[in-house]
Amino acid sequence: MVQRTNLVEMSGVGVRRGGRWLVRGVDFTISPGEIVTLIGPNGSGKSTTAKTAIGLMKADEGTVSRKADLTIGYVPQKLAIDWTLPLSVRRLMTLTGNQPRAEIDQALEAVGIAHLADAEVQHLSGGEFQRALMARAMVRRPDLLILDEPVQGVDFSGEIELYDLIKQIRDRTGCGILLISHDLHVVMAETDTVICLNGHVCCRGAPEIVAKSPEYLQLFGARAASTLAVYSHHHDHTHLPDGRVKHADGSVTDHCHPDDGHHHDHAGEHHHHADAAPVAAHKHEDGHKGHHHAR
Ligand SMILES: Nc1ncnc2c1ncn2[C@@H]1O[C@H](COP(=O)(O)OP(=O)(O)OP(=O)(O)O)[C@@H](O)[C@H]1O
Repeated sequence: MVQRTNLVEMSGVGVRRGGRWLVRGVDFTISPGEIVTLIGPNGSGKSTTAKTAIGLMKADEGTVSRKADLTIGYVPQKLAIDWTLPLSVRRLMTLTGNQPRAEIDQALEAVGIAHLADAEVQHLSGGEFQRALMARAMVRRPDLLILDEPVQGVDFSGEIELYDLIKQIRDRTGCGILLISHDLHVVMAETDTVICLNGHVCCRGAPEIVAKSPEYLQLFGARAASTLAVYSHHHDHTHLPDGRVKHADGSVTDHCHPDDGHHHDHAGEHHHHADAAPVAAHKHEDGHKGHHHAR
């Protein structure tokens, strides 16, 4: 196999703030086209690790190297926006740089919300808002896309749609993706490498390896054994954000076909790929997580 240049390499990285180590001994790499998911309890250093990887935070020990001219698209967990002022999606896209209109339209199209270009950000659903943030990151044509808790404020079916979109972005652009998961127990199936943090790297590997690792089980207790699920699904049609349905042959209709196979718009169900390692069934306890735009 051809060795590809890593986008980011972290070796023995430690970050110390306010007299304590937030993370220590973090080693990992992200290569083009790779999907890396960081999981770990609250405060375990996921955001710190991601920010250090892209240079938003400085490491106090160890080394971080990035490919020369690395372009990064960052979808933060929170966005400092004055929610009392009206702000259109198109305007949101230009807050951090003046992109040509055609590029903005193209990016919105790519994430399935072209029809919302002039909508007010305040009125978007959680899933639409995440898509707008993704489009905003994608206009930079990043080599590396960082998504900090991309499915927060999104209900279950929206989560699957977003994971699908993330996979499409990876497949289409070949960018590397660093995903921070809010959910300890679920990672998207296309994840190549899961890194489980708890102030240090507790365990790592392909999702099905991590699910079985003694360190993961120890960190998350016996319950974890039955709950690390890998999102995956066979589907022959996709529900577009505007309510229409796109079929495997590329056609778009207003509704599902009666003989359509698998839907993935049923809240509360996980679907497993026949050929993916079926780690365990996992039921979401909070099918709808509500809408938490950062305010
Ligand atoms: N600049 C800073 N100075 C001091 N402490 C910080 C700083 N940034 C983060 N921390 C602390 O470091 C720890 C790790 O934070 P971090 O945001 O990386 O965790 P996380 O795993 O992303 O958490 P969550 O799941 O809650 O988002 C937390 O205890 C946080 O309060």
